[in-house]
Amino acid sequence: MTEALRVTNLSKTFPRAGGLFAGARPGVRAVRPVSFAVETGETLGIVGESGCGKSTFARMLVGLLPPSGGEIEIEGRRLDNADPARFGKMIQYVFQDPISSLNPRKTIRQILEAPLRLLHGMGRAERDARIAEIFDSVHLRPEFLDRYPHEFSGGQAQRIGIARALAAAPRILVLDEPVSALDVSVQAQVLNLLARLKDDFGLTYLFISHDLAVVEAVSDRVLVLYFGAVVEIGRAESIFKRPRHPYTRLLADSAPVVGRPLRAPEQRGSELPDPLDPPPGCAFAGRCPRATDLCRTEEPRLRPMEEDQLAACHHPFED
Ligand SMILES: Nc1ncnc2c1ncn2[C@@H]1O[C@H](COP(=O)(O)OP(=O)(O)OP(=O)(O)O)[C@@H](O)[C@H]1O
Repeated sequence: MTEALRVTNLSKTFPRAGGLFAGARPGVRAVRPVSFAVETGETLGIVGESGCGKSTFARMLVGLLPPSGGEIEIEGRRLDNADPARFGKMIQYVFQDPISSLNPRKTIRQILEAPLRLLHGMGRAERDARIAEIFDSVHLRPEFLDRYPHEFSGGQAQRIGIARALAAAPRILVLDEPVSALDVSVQAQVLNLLARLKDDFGLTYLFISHDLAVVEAVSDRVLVLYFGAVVEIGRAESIFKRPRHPYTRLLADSAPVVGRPLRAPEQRGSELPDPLDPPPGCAFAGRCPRATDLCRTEEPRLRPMEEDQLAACHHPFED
């Protein structure tokens, strides 16, 4: 197995908006230092509630947002925000809302041509051949190429979004809630297509979702984010069947149902801590049935629980 992606201490702090002395006060730590690696061909699921930092994390991974610290390496080479073309060739983003992510004034052909021209310097004939090949691989008819994004259904538009990402010939796709906006029947088609494309093109996936059932179905490993930090990472079956972190257990205990938002029943109505005034210890302590004084004063570090499974908890569950 070769390593596709390595993320080391990647973090993002947004400065505090407005106010006279805003710049001098600590900002919002949207992503605390995150480190992990992903093997080629693997699907890493990333789960977390709204506001846990998923989008910020994804945007850093594809070079759309400069990190505050840390680094990203793909196939052993470090990516630099000053070189967006290299980012684009290695890692691409598939958006949740396919139609609004596509430029409404451009035909599908123009949309797909851009990465071939800008990233790969391809001439006309080569571009046409490559576009035909990619379009076929996402099961869309060639006559669709000369239409505009609003002419497509959600499922078709998402296949166009995937085609656009593939046109850059990347090694990794960051799929940000790729099926959340689609009907359940269409979700299955798009998930099957993604599985086949991964094999055909030798891709690696980071699959972000709030939908645990979908994440469990598609992931080899799963990373659980809470309040901008990784609280647990491990094999998908272990994460859902033998979670170590109480937060993961709360999520896993609420039996997965396709399409249901990520929130454990016990937590309905409760909120994430205030990002402008984070608690001193474990961010989950206020919601955790196992919390002690230690949890309220000292932030737990991510540590190995067993082979391939790490959790950031002072009082993890044991078998
Ligand atoms: N540009 C910004 N400026 C200041 N704070 C921001 C900015 N973008 C995000 N944040 C804050 O960072 C934290 C993480 O936000 P982020 O959008 O990454 O979460 P998320 O898990 O993707 O949520 P959702 O699923 O709702 O999109 C939140 O507290 C958010 O308010």
